[in-house]
Amino acid sequence: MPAKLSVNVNAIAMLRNRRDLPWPSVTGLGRIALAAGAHGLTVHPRPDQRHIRFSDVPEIRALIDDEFPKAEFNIEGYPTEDFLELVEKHQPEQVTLVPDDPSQATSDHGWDFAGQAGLLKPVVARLKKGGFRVSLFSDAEPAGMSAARDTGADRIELFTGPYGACFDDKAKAARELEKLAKTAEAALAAGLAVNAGHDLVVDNLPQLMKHIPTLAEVSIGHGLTADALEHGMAGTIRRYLKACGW
Ligand SMILES: CC(=O)[C@@H](O)[C@H](O)COP(=O)(O)O
Ligand SMILES: NCC(=O)COP(=O)(O)O
Repeated sequence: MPAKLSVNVNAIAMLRNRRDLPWPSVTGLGRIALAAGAHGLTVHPRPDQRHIRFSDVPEIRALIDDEFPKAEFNIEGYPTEDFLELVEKHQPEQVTLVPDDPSQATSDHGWDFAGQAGLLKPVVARLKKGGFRVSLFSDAEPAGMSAARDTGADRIELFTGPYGACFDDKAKAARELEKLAKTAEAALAAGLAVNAGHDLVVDNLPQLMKHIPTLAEVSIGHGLTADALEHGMAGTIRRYLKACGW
């Protein structure tokens, strides 16, 4: 089965937040995405709420529960107490932990699984006890996968930013794909399923799928939202599903 497509609505929220007005509607566009066949929605709340606001989270939960009960809600973020309480309150199907500093413009690296085991292990245990699937944001480093597994997580999410940045350099993109594929292989061998995300677009998805046919899920926001300005959200979802192999 091809990788499932989870639509990250952060960029839609950012556009909305330019004014004190309720459009573009995060849940409205989420509804169009799910109706067009996307498998889930992702949000990445940050402490300053510059993209998704904490108040968006219950609305997205209700959209999925009421209208798309087979879809999944994925909440990504740094595991502060506020973040953990947010996920415990709104019960996403998946929690993706990302080592972001609050001042970061966007996510730009994965966890140091061995070095940050002391932070990750109790958090993962708490989330697993709460019944959540837990995924950990990961650089393309195969050697880190046994330490990733030892945290107790279910999945890793491969950070594909460096691959996405190679849109004009095929040789460099091939080297990044090789590293991502080796990391996915090591993760699977360690018993972890593999997601991927960051700067994925229609043009770079087919090669990613070819190199990592075992990917469980991709979460895509920035490029997909840009595409939706041109093609409309429903048309964009059809383009992205096709690029994933559906
Ligand atoms: C972990 C990851 O790669 C995404 O969640 C990304 O951080 C999107 O967040 P922003 O839309 O806030 O950049
Ligand atoms: N986990 C990655 C994600 O949700 C979206 O990242 P991007 O497509 O906005 O770069």
